[in-house]
Amino acid sequence: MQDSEPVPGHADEEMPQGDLTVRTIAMPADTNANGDIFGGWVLSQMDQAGGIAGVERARGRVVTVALDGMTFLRPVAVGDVLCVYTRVSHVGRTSMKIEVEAWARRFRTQHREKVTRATFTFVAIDDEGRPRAIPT
Ligand SMILES: CC(=O)SCCNC(=O)CCNC(=O)[C@H](O)C(C)(C)COP(=O)(O)OP(=O)(O)OC[C@H]1O[C@@H](n2cnc3c(N)ncnc32)[C@H](O)[C@@H]1OP(=O)(O)O
Repeated sequence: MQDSEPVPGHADEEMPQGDLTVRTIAMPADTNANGDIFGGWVLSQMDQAGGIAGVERARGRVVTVALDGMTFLRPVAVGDVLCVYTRVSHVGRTSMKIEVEAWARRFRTQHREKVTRATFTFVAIDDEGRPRAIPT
């Protein structure tokens, strides 16, 4: 364990919030000119994870309508395992807010760090793409 990693169970340890919804590995094809992973790739994984959580909650099709508070906290490197956690924080009539956190488990150290977070808004839609009420 590195010095910077919080002690498990200690009060100052930050833990992922929500359910682990997507887990994938960052590959060389996803890098930018700096050799880090593209922010767009991370965003795509987060959108997919939010979509999975949204479909489960809405029991059917959903679309992304908005994305707020996207913050890239740390870079992701090739070989890191990206773990995306989701939590439904609000359900409206046809829309819902889902808090999405992306954590990287570092390739060499297995150290886990939060790398990105955002609040996604998804709308439940019917077969014609029109908003539909989310079941209670
Ligand atoms: C362009 C892309 O490819 S983006 C990626 C994929 N996403 C898409 O394709 C979605 C494209 N957008 C759409 O199809 C439409 O805007 C829809 C279906 C999401 C919404 O249609 P609208 O006619 O705007 O629906 P409406 O005004 O009734 O709003 C529906 C719900 O969304 C919410 N909403 C609409 N726009 C926003 C927004 N910008 N931010 C947050 N919530 C919003 C409304 O508050 C409402 O929520 P509620 O029913 O819980 O109160």
